[in-house]
Amino acid sequence: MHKFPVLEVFGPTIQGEGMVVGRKTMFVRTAGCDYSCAWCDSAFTWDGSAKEDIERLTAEEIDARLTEIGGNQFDHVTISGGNPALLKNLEELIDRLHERDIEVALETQGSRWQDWFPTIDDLTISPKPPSSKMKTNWMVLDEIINRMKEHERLANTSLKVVIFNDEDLEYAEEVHERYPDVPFFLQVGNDDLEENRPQNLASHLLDQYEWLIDKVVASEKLNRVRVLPQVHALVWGNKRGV
Ligand SMILES: C[S@@+](CC[C@H](N)C(=O)[O-])C[C@H]1O[C@@H](n2cnc3c(N)ncnc32)[C@H](O)[C@@H]1O
Ligand SMILES: Nc1nc2[nH]cc(C(=O)O)c2c(=O)[nH]1
Ligand code: SF4
Ligand SMILES: [Mg+2]
Repeated sequence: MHKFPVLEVFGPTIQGEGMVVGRKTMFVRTAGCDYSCAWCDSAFTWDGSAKEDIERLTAEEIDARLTEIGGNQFDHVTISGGNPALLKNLEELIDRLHERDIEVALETQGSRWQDWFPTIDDLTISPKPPSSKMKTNWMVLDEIINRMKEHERLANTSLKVVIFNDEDLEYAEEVHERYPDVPFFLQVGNDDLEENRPQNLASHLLDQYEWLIDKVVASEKLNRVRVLPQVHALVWGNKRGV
């Protein structure tokens, strides 16, 4: 049995973002990322600040932890990070959850392919716009989308681009034009990761949401799309483990 670097197991809560927003789910957050986005809201997974909290757990141990925390109150698990697509043997966890009739979602940025991607029930690929300071490897992203299409898994796949400014919006248009068959989501960027009063953050993020809606409404290239805030940020602010 392989061991996986795990930073958090929490829930049940709701999926606050994207293609299955509102879905009751548990979260498993893995450590380590091949990116270092300027505005990462989970930088503790890769910046060394939480390295003492990383546990190395087998699929069996993660499954046991999920049941310990979530009891019988869940049938859906979201794996996020960091970048869980760095983990080659993650099918050990995915298969085990599927055997228990638990659906599995996964969040990744589209920088790495893994052969277990087609087994994921809700695969969110979130390529990074210019404000992140990261550069998209279009060859890798093309390959991921093509392979999901070959496996007839596009209905289980979505693209989600976080938007902070007009340049990011142009990037989103480019992504949507390149992969028109893939369900497409635009997400409000949270640019205030220090705010610890949920009410203040919610009010700011709703203003940002209105700005983003106005921009998307005015665009001729963004028609078959959905625009969403991070619902968990509206409800709980920058709190961890929700
Ligand atoms: C923390 S990442 C982990 C998964 C993977 N590394 C990725 O980026 O897709 C989960 C999601 O949160 C989004 N995200 C990160 N920081 C954010 C922020 N400040 N505001 C809005 N969304 C953010 C990412 O774009 C991604 O869609
Ligand atoms: N409720 C909730 N929804 C989420 N959707 C994506 C998350 C993530 O950090 O990957 C996340 C998270 O951390 N909490
Ligand atoms: S890819 Fe995801 S986890 Fe990695 S730095 Fe960017 S937002 Fe954070
Ligand atoms: Mg998050």
